[in-house]
Amino acid sequence: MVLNPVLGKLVSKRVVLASASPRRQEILTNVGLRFEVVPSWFKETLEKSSFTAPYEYAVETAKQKALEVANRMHVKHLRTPDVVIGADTIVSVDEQILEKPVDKQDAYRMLSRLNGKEHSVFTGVAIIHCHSKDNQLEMDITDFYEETKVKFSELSEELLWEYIHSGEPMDKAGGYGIQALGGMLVEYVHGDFLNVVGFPLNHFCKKLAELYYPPSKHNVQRKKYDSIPSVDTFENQSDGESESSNFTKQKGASKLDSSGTYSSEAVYASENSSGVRTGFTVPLENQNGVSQSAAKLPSKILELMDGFRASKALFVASKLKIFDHLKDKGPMKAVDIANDVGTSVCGTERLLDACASLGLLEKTPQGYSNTDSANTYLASDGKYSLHGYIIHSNDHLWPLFTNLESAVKEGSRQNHRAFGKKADDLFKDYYHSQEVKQRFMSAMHSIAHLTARDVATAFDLSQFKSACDLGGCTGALAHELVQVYPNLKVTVFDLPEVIANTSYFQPSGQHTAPVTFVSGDFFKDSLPEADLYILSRVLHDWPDEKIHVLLSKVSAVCRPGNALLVAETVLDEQKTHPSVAVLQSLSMTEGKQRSGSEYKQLLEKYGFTDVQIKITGNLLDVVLCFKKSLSL
Ligand SMILES: Cc1cn([C@H]2C[C@H](O)[C@@H](COP(=O)(O)OP(=O)(O)OP(=O)(O)O)O2)c(=O)[nH]c1=O
Repeated sequence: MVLNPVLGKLVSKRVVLASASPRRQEILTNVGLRFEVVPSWFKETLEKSSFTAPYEYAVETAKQKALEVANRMHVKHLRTPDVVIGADTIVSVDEQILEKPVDKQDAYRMLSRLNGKEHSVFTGVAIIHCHSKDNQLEMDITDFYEETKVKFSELSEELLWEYIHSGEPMDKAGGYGIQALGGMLVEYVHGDFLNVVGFPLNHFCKKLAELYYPPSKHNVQRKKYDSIPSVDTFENQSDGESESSNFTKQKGASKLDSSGTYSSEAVYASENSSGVRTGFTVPLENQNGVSQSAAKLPSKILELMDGFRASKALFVASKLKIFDHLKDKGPMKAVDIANDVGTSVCGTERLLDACASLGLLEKTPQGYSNTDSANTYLASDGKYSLHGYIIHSNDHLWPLFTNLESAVKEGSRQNHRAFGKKADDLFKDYYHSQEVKQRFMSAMHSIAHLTARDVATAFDLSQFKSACDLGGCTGALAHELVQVYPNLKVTVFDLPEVIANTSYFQPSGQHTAPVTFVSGDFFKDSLPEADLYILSRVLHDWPDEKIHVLLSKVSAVCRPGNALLVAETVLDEQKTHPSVAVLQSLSMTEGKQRSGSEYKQLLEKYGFTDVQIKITGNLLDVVLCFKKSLSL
């Protein structure tokens, strides 16, 4: 990977991120940087009017944040870090600087100013290299800023308030988070997206390149790094490493490493774009200063090897409702969470740290708190909560997947091994056990909610007056459809046992027109009349014989010119992507995932024509087709 050489320079250093921002932590963790997080105590109170340009304010604040941490660590903790990174993100509109809103009214004031306009997001970054000489802290500061232009659409008051009530604006500059719900407000972004989220990664890497790979004496033209040097560039430059591993004085950064710290160089191998293996060198030393060589980490494979631990940590934290506790009461100490949920303190602390390392929680001196994603997707009460699906994954899918080896050998689902029951008996649980039924419905509800907007808007469905969502379960998609198409009436058709339990999932706790619920079995009973039939996450579950029964019925009841909408994850033609669907196949249901051409073929077989496929980029893609008119 081309960027490794730059970040590799930090491998043997104690790097500290002087920021509590979970976004910054995530951005840097994602590129494999190892660092400690020590949030800065610097209060963001610099006098704004004393700066001639908004970015100067951001740069100075970033610098002060980093300086405060470097000093504190040196004096209080006697642990001088090698590198401290500070950052500050501000939004600037009409020459005004907007930071984080103090309350909802403030958020409203900010968002109203941004409404319908273009504004700039500036992130100032300070990189401080520290060393201790005679117990005195010496520091070399490098700073820079990045600007990204963002334009908001014209937004209604109602939408702004709905967004503010989501809670998302409160810890974000300008009162919005482009990476989550706030993304819906944005018409365009010009520049580095990550800069808006809080850290201009690309510029940061270029800065490191400037610092660690200054232009060689023989090639002064390469003074300015407009791009991050390629592997080859590094290889060339590392030739002169013995002299250039010391920092050369340049604007904002002065000579740092007078001792020539590196004791050895590990040879990394990578492939260039033509598939030829090239080497580049990254100096490394172990704790004793003894030479060591390092092989390139197969990070993807290591991640897969550990994936089960990460999944299980997420499942257990969800099961213990830790994200709910923290949403209501965070930040909380491990001991208090353990008391509340009735678990051991040491076990809980390990679980919380694991969740923090996975980016699900934030850890500060005050305790643990949810990240934005955890609040939105992991707490059980949010509109987009995945809690139900996570519990289903833990209680149902996990036991099945622990028997994957037998499943592959025998080519069949492993219910008997996982649950001591045959598939049919297990299915009866969905009818008879309230707990299992509720869990399954919650799981379906989670996914339906998350995908509903993309499914509803993949095609313009405004021509239809009525729709019937076959197997529509809790009605999550139906409710989204009537929101998007106010003239549409939607019937949710599902088994009586399902319909009897839907009230819990309704937006206002009850069924709301124009969504109606009708009970029946789509294999046996007659289907309600509609202009548009919907099969969302149904076809992949059933064997061909059942699909034949179902599609024959839909085709028979569908009038010429009326339509069928299928929502499924559509595989590529090789059937190896997206992996979420390919992995789902390993559950060994009797059904299967299909490619676009397979769906087309299947639907045409049952008299549908004009098959159009929309890959949404969400979990579900959408296939729309029309019943052939008689003359065709
Ligand atoms: C505009 C915008 C800002 N932000 C965030 C990035 C920053 O975390 C935050 C701006 O506040 P900052 O003061 O820059 O950072 P912080 O308070 O989160 O963390 P610290 O001071 O400890 O470094 O706004 C988003 O996450 N998304 C966005 O779209």
